[in-house]
Amino acid sequence: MKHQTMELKKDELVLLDQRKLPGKVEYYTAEDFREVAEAISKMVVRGAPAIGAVGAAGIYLAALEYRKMSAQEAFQQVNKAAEILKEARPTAVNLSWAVDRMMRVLQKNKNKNREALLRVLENEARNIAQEDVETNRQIGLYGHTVISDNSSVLTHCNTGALATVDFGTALGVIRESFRRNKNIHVYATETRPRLQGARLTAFELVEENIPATLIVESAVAPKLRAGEIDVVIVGADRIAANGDTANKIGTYMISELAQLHSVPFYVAAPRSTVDYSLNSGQEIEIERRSREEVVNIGGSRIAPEDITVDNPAFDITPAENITGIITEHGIISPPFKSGLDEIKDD
Ligand SMILES: CSC[C@@H](O)[C@@H](O)C(=O)COP(=O)(O)O
Repeated sequence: MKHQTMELKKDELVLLDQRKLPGKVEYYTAEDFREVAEAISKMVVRGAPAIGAVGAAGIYLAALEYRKMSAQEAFQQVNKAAEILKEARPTAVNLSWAVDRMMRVLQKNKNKNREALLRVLENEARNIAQEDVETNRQIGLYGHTVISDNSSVLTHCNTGALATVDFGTALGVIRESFRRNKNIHVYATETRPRLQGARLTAFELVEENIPATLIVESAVAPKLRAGEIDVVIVGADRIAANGDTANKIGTYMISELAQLHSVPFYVAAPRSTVDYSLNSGQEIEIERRSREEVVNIGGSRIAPEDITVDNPAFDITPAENITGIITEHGIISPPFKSGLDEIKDD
């Protein structure tokens, strides 16, 4: 990507403001963890792996802010910051995974002098970001094998460089296939209500000259019926131990349609998206976002003031609708419980 999702500077975090894309390339500077939490909840930055890496940087900024306090006081304050960051968006498990990883490092190094501890935390935040890029490249290396030459692939929401630190998960698989000179055509759904497909995936595809067509979600069914889509690849915000997958609202509908038309349906996600503590997707908390996202498009009101709105940001695709889960450790086939257990990091 020409534009970097995030850059951790010495005492601030610079984020590409994804709310403004594709019209404007502007940056948002978070000077403390509160501004990081706000950037996550307002979706300046979004996408499960990206908000994980950003949340980790938020812990470093909190430790920096409280460095003059006594060790015990500082630890309590950073702990509170961790809770605030984790609550910024509840469904994507990568956020709490990364924040908890930072807190474990903090706990383990709490006896170091303050400057040394800050360096350790800064390094850990940078490692989480760097690992994300390497993980995505690995997902691409395994994943491109599910996209044949001369084929068309459907993807939903944005799972690209913008949803991660770089490269992307599902869109990374597509990117890798294109870079291998496969003749592919991408169908990207617009992704109501936040239009991540129209604004962000289309932006990334155009930037890389990957042949693509933007469609509304309702066009998926006739395209599948007409045999115009060979494979579906989406990302994930949280995968339960049995393979049930939370992803952007609309994913479940697409998975049902793919099954109906015998089109393979893949999920591409890093291991950090697997929540081994949950037995099934029923236990995944679905974030509900504001009514404003639904009644307005591009700042213009399109629905009456008084209409009741329900705006779930994600839905659950049951494991039985999923052909395979593409991870940095390989492609897992059903039954997912045992396959996911095999890649568990103890
Ligand atoms: C690699 S990103 C995977 C998911 O986070 C992605 O598919 C998605 O649902 C993003 O939702 P968003 O609400 O834009 O954060």
